[in-house]
Amino acid sequence: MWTELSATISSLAVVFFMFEKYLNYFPYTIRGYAERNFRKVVNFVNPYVAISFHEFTSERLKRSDAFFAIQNYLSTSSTENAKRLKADVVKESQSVVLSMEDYEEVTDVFNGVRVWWASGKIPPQSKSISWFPGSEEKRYYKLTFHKRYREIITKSYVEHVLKKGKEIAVKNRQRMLYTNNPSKDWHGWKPTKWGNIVFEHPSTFDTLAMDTAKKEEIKKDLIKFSKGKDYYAKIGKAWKRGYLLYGPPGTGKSSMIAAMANLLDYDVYDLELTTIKDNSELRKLLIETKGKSIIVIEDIDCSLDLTGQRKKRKEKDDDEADKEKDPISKKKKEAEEESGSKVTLSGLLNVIDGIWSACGGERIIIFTTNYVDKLDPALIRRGRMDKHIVMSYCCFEAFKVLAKNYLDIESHELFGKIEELFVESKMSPADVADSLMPKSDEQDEETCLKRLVEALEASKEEARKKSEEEAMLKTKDGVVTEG
Ligand SMILES: Nc1ncnc2c1ncn2[C@@H]1O[C@H](COP(=O)(O)OP(=O)(O)OP(=O)(O)O)[C@@H](O)[C@H]1O
Ligand SMILES: [Mg+2]
Repeated sequence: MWTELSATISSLAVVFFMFEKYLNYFPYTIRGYAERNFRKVVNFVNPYVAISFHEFTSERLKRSDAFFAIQNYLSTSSTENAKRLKADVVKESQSVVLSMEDYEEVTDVFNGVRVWWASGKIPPQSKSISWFPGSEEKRYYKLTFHKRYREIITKSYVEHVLKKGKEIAVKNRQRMLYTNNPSKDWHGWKPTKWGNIVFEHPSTFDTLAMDTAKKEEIKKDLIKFSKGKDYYAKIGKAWKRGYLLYGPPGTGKSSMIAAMANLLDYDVYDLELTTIKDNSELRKLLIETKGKSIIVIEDIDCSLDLTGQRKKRKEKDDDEADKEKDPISKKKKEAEEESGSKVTLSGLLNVIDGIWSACGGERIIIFTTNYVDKLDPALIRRGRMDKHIVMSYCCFEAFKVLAKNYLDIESHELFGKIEELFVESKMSPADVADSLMPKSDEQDEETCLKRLVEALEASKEEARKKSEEEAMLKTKDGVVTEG
């Protein structure tokens, strides 16, 4: 059968090639007629049907899910069949995934029906010479089968391939940490909007030091969200949830994001707004994100001037001097001037809960800030940022988690004193963790706990001095006012 088939295909290919080659020599008037009839004859003689699955959909906005599902599906059958394979290492370098090289062909059998898969790519349309070959290449897979099996292939086989492909993708899935490339680098050789590395942050909810009840509440909230596909569909809401994490530096906001990603097994997209040119580029970035992901904008107050009052503020020249003194305004202004970004508050809001935000499956959006009061209320209203989580200074309960993690102890005679000291001192979990961490093999738990006691006492002393100064200032003000 094979010999017969290849002989037929080769003769057809020769005829087809000759026809295409000499088509231009036909008189213009009969060229279209000749071509149409030739194709009719070819279709009549050729009993095979071909379906192409392209990497990009027609608008080239989004990579096709079907293409990737097929790629995964073929990774299993091609290892047995294909002669040229591409290798990729996944799962912390533990396993290798093989896929078909370009222009390779493999066969597959489904319910006794044989089909052929071929991989190919369409070269760039433009004829101009480019320094970046390959940047416009469009890859595709072509499925060929006998027309007798059209029904079974189009109805059952394609569905089977997509389902299996998705299952394989889940099995091989390695979580990624993405960050957006500056929009000015989106053109050129292999343009990608997101750069990525494997996400390997070790923070979990067990290692996170905070109030236990609050921790449990957040965990339940996240799990409920991740299982809420049907519920969100029922209430007619896009399957997404916004979290606002705020609190002083070193209180565990970034660690919390990593813990969330580890709990839900989601990818993380770290969005840097200052390098995005405008709102439409921001939207393009969002479209390229996948489901099961956390989109993070850290230090939102510093990212851009997102207070929604850009114009009004620019007119207020008399405020300029004050702003120069304010470190946040200064930082914001610098970021804006440096980047020339034109992303606006309304653009960002549109991305968070506009019509586009529902594209691509479940998503968590997280903003972090040290200064929650500086944010525009529109940005953080309920519904956009559904849950506000305050990350505060370390308390005794949080300390116990850190002591267990860092020193492997659950009680010690110094715990009583430490508990008392926590009432009056303000130390971030990052500082407490630093005191608790042994700096050499000689340092035992006692040394570390004593170091913490000293730090707590120093912080308590500092707090006392500060409140005294404030009290003095108040009295002075009172005297001045009265005078
Ligand atoms: N609540 C916490 N539980 C456990 N470790 C913590 C906690 N908070 C801070 N740490 C430790 O301190 C370090 C800094 O914390 P993290 O980066 O999460 O703080 P942050 O709130 O994001 O600070 P910033 O506002 O400066 O970004 C972390 O590497 C972590 O080890
Ligand atoms: Mg942080």
